[in-house]
Amino acid sequence: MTISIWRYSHLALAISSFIFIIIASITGIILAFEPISNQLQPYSIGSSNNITLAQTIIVLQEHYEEIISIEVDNNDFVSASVITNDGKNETFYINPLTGEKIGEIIEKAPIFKFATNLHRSLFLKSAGRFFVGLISFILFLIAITGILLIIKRQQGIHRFFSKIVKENFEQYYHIIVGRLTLIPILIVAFTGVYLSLEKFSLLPSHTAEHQIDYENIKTTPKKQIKDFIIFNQVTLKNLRAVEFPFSDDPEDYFNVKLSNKELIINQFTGQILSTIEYPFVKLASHWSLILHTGQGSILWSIILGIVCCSILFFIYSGFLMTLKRRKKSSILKNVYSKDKSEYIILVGSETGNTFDLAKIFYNSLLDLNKTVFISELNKYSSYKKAKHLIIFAATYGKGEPPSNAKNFITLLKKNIPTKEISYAVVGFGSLAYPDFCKYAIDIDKTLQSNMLFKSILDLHKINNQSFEAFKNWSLQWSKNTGIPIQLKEPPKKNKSKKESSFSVESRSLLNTDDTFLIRLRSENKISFMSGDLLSFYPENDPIERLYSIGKIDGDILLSVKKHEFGVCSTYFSKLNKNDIIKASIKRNPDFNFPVWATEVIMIANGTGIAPFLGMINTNKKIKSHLFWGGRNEESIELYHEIIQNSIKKNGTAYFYPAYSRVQEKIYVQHLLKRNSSFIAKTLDKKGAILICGSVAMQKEVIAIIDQICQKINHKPLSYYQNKGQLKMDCY
Ligand SMILES: Cc1cc2nc3c(=O)[nH]c(=O)nc-3n(C[C@H](O)[C@H](O)[C@H](O)COP(=O)(O)O)c2cc1C
Repeated sequence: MTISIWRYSHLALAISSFIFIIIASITGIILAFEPISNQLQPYSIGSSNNITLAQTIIVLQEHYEEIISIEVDNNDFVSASVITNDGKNETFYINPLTGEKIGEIIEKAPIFKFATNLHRSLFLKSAGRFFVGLISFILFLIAITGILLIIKRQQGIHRFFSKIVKENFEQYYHIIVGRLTLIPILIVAFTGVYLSLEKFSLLPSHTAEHQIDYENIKTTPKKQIKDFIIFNQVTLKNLRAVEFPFSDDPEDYFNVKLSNKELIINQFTGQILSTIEYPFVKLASHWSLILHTGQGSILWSIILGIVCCSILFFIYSGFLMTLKRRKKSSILKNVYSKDKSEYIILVGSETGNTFDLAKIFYNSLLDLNKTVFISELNKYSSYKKAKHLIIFAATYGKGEPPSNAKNFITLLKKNIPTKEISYAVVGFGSLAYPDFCKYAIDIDKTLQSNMLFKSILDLHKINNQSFEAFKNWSLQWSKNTGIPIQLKEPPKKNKSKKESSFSVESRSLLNTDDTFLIRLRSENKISFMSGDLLSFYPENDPIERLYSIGKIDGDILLSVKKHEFGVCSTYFSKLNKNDIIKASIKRNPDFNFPVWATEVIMIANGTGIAPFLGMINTNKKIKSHLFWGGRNEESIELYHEIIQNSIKKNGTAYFYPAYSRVQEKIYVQHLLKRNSSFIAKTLDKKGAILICGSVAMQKEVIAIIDQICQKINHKPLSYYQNKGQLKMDCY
């Protein structure tokens, strides 16, 4: 069963009912205030709910001529209907301890009357009530399909509450809020259905009637109310209502309704004449009403109000996600037909981002007057003139294909080409998942197994839709095919945050590796942590540059490598003290210091050291081991002072350098191998590993750590990654 079946069901259910769900949610928010405003009235019996029924009747009899009935409502307010000493019939709230009147019965406010009618029946009486019941059922199904989607997405029920990979605001909070409000939503939807079923008498009936032997009702020994055993046993906590006998006839009796049963009591002797225990259906009706309306509990009413607000948010974020997805996948308008094209681009994408890059590549080929056809992987068929097949494939679920690609490998095996086709596969994925670009790997293997498909470029994996990485791939493709492709930059993304001013505190000279340190101070008060990112756009350049931040004494420390044609690194390398730059901070909570860890291992190469410099400088409690790879001893000079100061100041940091351009070449992964048992032990006792630096280093390091984990701990690295013990920020 793929994720898409549940997604389509979830979406179809939401589309079919969203207008009514919006009405129910808005009226639900209004109605959540009713029990709250009621509870704020001073009529609740609160802690005096242990008073017995006998006590209350006695005090009432002292004050009034006659008592007709007593009722305890869902708000725990006690009301009595009485004949007063001047012969008037009145109903009001009483103090059950003294019998005194404490207030008039609360009239439902017009706004609550209006909202109740709309919420219950849309002002359409029975038909409306039926419809509202149906909508509750649909809401229930939406919640269930939502749960299944989260389980699928999180790769198992055991990871239901694990960290969510953030793709964008609406997706992230749709899931976060969904997980938090899941249980109350299920309760609201289920009780809504239950109340509707009850209204339409669709639940098993409970028409048990009292069987009273009227012939043998005794009138002696006559007892006072204060001596009725049952009235001394029943407390107001369990009481719902008491109806008093109309007359002195022996056939008239007390009818006592408790929370779980109904009793008929002889008015002279206090004997129980008949008992009916309520069946489950009736108890469930009572609890459905309480849980659906929040009567009697301010806390539950607040939760219900929040649930209604969250449902409105789901509708907003859900539709936003769908619209974005549709917009991205509806771009496939071809100029040439499939059989006239030499270049075939096939895309596998779930949420549509891969289409953006595929479209840029497609347009670049069109600009070169190439005949090019673009489609989805599931639409693979025969292509008469095809010379090049270019596949862009994202990975979903546990290394699975996206929904528009799941038939591709089967189709590929059926539709064997008649002549040779050159191919290149680009995998889109995220290093946050253990099976990085797994589906693209599967496609590549399948193509390799067919002699007619000729690879012109190794499989290329792209993390988090990096445009830089995509550009690199296109350059290699150009080189191998001789087609001078020029990718157009994607439109500049809206800057998510307002830029702030930062003044340059210091900038070091370039070291032998063309690397330098720059220290920036915010002109305004901004909060950030080591591991967050500084976002910077050079002038007249639409591409955002991100630098990993080390926080040192409240300043931002960046380690930058100057590239010959690097616009941004060249600009930074020329900045002087007190120069001002405009940039913004991007929070990166997935890469901040893991304060929960027992011990932390940090692994970096080159400029990837920057966030770790900040972390070892600030952390005073948790032992931290920094493994760093550079070229030679001169490479470390830039960082030497900060590292030594941190070691001296905090006593928690340890530093392990590896130099790759000295006689005995050592890479950071070799250091890790030498410390195998320490690494295995750290992971096993809930330590964390943080990696920052180049993707090439990351690949080697992960392979070594995985081997260590398998060999010593007999578990794959993904086991610890799933528990959030592995954090990476590589580029
Ligand atoms: C539920 C879910 C599961 C994912 N599973 C993987 C995975 O197993 N391996 C991987 O490399 N990327 C995985 N990703 C990341 C996506 O492949 C990545 O975000 C990709 O850029 C999305 O492209 P698209 O927007 O075109 O679908 C997953 C993303 C989501 C939301």
